[in-house]
Amino acid sequence: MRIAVIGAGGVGGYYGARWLEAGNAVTFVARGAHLQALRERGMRVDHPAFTRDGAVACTDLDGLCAGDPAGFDVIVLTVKSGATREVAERLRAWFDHGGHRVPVLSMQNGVDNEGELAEVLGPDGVIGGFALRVATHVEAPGHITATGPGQVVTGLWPNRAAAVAGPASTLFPELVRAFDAGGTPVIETDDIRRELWRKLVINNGLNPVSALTGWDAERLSRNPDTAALIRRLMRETAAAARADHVELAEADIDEMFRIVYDLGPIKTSMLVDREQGRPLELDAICGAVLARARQLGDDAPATAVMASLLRNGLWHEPG
Ligand SMILES: NC(=O)C1=CN([C@@H]2O[C@H](COP(=O)(O)OP(=O)(O)OC[C@H]3O[C@@H](n4cnc5c(N)ncnc54)[C@H](OP(=O)(O)O)[C@@H]3O)[C@@H](O)[C@H]2O)C=CC1
Ligand SMILES: CC(C)(CO)C(=O)C(=O)O
Repeated sequence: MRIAVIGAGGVGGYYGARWLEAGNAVTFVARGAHLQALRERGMRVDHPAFTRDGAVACTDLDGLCAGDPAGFDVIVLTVKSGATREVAERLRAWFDHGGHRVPVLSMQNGVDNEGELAEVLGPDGVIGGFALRVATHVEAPGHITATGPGQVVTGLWPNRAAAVAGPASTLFPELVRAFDAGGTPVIETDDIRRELWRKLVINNGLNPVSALTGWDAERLSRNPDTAALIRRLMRETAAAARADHVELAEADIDEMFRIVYDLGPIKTSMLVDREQGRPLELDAICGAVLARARQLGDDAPATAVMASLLRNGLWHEPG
């Protein structure tokens, strides 16, 4: 399969390297010092069960859009959620100019990326998805470290029953086969919108608390106070999901908490962003919950406090 990974950071770099190793043609789209390192030294990926170090095909977004979209079977989007719309607009212009539409798979956290992509690119061009049970980060330009089984959860947007037939639904079965054959465990779902909300239960529960405290998932899930806070944030997320007609029960909270408990001593992407001085995905994570709560006439007080502390930079600095 010919894959362009837009945003070859932690998630894009790790999964892209896996797909490359499995025999797919992968083009990594990056920028800045990371892109320069990829060009000069290639990409090194270190995972306990997988290592790859070598040259990769890479470019920036302008370089990608200067080529022919028909040269790709799928575009995998792994930029942070705040950049989704801007990238979608670039893709639409590229597809229009090239006279060819390429299906786009989102592998981001948050429940709004696929909807934004569908608005800009058309609902028949979008595949929903996210990375589960993986912690993967750019350690230094050109160098990615990852841990965890690294599953892909994916499905036609917004769910199999309501999906509009088109390029995405045509490609979907082949995409699942290619990922599976390439050693990336795939969980195929008929209701990706629901699964995205279940993932948001994890992210709104864990990520803000990790970014505020600097603690890893193991410490946070075993400390009774932070574990109780995470569960409370998870419940607020589950309540907010009703605005999108997604019903989540206490069993979902237990299952998502268990995933957090089993993550081990990993840093969340939000903690890494905070440590590296990058924007936090607050709109996509806490903001999505707060907006839905408002829509339902509810409040989500713990989420509101987390978002406010993080927006104001009130986190714990070690030392
Ligand atoms: N990291 C993890 O373990 C997990 C992350 N996720 C989710 O996956 C998504 C990706 O996260 P993650 O991999 O951590 O993010 P990263 O920040 O590591 O990677 C995103 C990359 O995209 C690059 N980028 C952004 N805009 C452009 C552009 N216009 N052109 C070229 N490159 C661009 C960024 O560059 P720059 O650094 O210059 O901004 C960065 O290298 C997020 O939604 C996250 O929540 C989900 C599960 C686990
Ligand atoms: C919680 C975690 C590690 C789960 O994969 C994640 O999604 C993130 O770091 O953003």
